[in-house]
Amino acid sequence: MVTDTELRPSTTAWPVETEQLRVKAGRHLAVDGLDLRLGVGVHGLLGPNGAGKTTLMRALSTVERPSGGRLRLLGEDVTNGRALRPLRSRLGYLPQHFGFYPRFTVREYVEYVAWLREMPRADIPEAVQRAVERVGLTDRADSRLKALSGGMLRRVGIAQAIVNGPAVLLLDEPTVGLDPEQRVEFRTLLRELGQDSCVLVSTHLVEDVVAACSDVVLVDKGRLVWQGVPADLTRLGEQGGVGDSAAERGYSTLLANHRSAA
Ligand SMILES: Nc1ncnc2c1ncn2[C@@H]1O[C@H](COP(=O)(O)OP(=O)(O)OP(=O)(O)O)[C@@H](O)[C@H]1O
Repeated sequence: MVTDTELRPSTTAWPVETEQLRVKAGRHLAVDGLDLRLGVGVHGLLGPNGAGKTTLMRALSTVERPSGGRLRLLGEDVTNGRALRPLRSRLGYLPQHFGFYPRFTVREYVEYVAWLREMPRADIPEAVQRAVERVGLTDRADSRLKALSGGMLRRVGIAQAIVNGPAVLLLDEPTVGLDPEQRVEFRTLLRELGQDSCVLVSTHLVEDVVAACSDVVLVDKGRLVWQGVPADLTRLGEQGGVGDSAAERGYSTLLANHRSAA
C-alpha cells in the first residue's frame, strides 16, 4: 500500500535538520547538543578522532535512535515510526565498517541492498549496473567480495550506498584505502551526486573536502564548531595555524580557537 508519506512531494528546504541533537555511543554522549542544517550539495564532515562523526552518521542513517533533541530527515521526524520505512528507502549509507557476505559477488551484494531499500524489482538490474560502473568496478562485477582488495571493497560499499539514488547520502570515511587515482575519480562522483542530493561525507582528509565539497562542517566533542564554504577555511589558513596546506591550517586554527573559547 502506498502511504501518505510516500505520496507527499519532497519540497523540504533542509533534507537534514537537527536541533540540540543528542546521541549516545554506548553510555557516552557522543553527539551532545548539535544544531545542523544541510541542504542539497556535498558537505564534508571534519573533526578529530572521537568528535562524534560516526555516531552522528549512525543517527542520520536511522540505525541509532537519538536520546534527545530533534532530528528531521527529508521533512520527517525520525521519532515518527510510520515515516521510518519510506524514509529509509530514500537514504544511502556507507558505514565506517560495513558488513558483507564474502561469497556474494559484487553484483549480488549491490542487488541485495537495492532489494533491502525496497527498489522496484524491474529497476534493480539497471540501477546495479550503473552503481557498479560509477565506482569503476564493472570488470569485477562478477568477482566474489572475498577476492577483492580493501580499496575495491570500499568502492563496493559506495556502490551499495548510491544504488537507490538516495536523496540523503551518508558516507563514513569513503576514501579509506582508495588509491590516488580512485580518490580523484571519487571526488568527481561526489560532485555529480551533490547536484541533486544531500551528501554528507566524513573524512580526515581536509584536501578531499576542499576539492569535492560545497560546504564544510567541523565538529568537536559532539558539537558544531564551524560551518562554511571551503574557500573560507582555506582563507583562514593563510593567516597561520598548524598544517601542510592552507585548508589544514584553517582546520587547526578553528579547532584551537574553539577549544580556547570553551
Ligand atoms: N560503543 C561505545 N561505547 C562507549 N563509547 C563509545 C562507543 N563508540 C564510540 N564511543 C565514544 O564516543 C565518542 C565518539 O565516537 P565516534 O566514533 O562517533 O567519533 P568519530 O568522530 O567518528 O571518531 P574517528 O574519527 O576516530 O572515527 C568517542 O569518544 C568514542 O570513544
